[in-house]
Amino acid sequence: ATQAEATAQNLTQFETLALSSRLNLADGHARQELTPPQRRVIDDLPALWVEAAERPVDEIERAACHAFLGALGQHSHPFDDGRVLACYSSSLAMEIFARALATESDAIALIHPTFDNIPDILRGVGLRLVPVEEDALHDGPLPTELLNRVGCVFVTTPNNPTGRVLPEERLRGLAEQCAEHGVVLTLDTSFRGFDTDAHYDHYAVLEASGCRWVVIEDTGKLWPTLELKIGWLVRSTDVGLPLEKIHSDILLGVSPLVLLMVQRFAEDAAGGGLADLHRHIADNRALLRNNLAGVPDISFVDTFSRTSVDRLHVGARQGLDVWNAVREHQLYLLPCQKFHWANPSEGAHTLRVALSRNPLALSTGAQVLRSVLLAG
Ligand SMILES: N=C(N)NC[C@@H](O)CC(=O)C(=O)O
Repeated sequence: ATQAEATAQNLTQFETLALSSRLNLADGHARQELTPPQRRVIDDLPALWVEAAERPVDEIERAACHAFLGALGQHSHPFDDGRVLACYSSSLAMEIFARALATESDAIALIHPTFDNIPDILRGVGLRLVPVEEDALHDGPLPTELLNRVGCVFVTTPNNPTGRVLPEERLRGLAEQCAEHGVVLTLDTSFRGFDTDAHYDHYAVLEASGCRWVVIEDTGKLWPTLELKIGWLVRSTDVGLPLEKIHSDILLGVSPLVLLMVQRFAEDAAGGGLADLHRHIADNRALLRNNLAGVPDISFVDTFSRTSVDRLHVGARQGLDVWNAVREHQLYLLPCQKFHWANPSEGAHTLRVALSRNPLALSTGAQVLRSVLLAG
């Protein structure tokens, strides 16, 4: 192992290595060009600053939340019940949730594989993790004995890196099981903006089930806003966790300027911008796959994924060998071992490629990848 891969302790540290490279296809953050309507929002920032300073912050926060969730098909939300907390990022929302859960439970069932900052945050507050294979989650009810030994079931949907979406019927079944066992059901929906299969009313399903629930929404994956983003921490009436107290331990509030920017991006998304983004991601997915056509002993694992990442299986090759070889050309991908947080070797032959990029950067990267893969 080279020095870098030996020292990278998690996926985000692999992504940090890529941050200053011209061919960064590692992180799932949005790095494509602003569209013309988005550029107009950025041009309006000085005026948004004045508006943010003058208007009541609760009004700004509600409008941003309503616009963002509405753009994703989440037309009902409990903002007016005071059950939506705004955070600087979805990972902060997750940290607050984890600390709150740890006050009443010592074990959590977590989808496997998934992005490793989730298990790392949960372990960080002392929770014991029980992996639930993504297939098992989609196939049918969870084993009763599992639900009897955890305080929460945590599902990333659409999942990262697989792109798999928990369909409405499965969410309903899972929520009803959690209600039956008094188990909290928590969703990380950071990638839901990319897949219209995830644009059904999750909160209505959760509310109807009667389960205790928490949802972590993220504005940060969709648009190139230079890490200006909001993580929304949403909860059921009876979740019974000290979310507000811990949220207030950490922050008073988020920037109304960022909220206004999110609202404007969300309104553009609802007005056609999201459909344009979906086309951009689909075009980039096709660009990547076409650039690698004919390369022996590779495959794209998640045939139906619509999220802003694509997973490449490199056959008998070691993923880390490919990662090192392309890095010689300043190209960065994400080796998948650490998504498989309970069994890293499952990810030894896969790499994740980011698609929220300019087409030119993606095709340049894909051609470098092609030459490395063909070199054997
Ligand atoms: N708090 C962390 N570690 N943030 C990185 C995360 O946003 C990257 C990500 O989710 C992805 O690349 O898929």
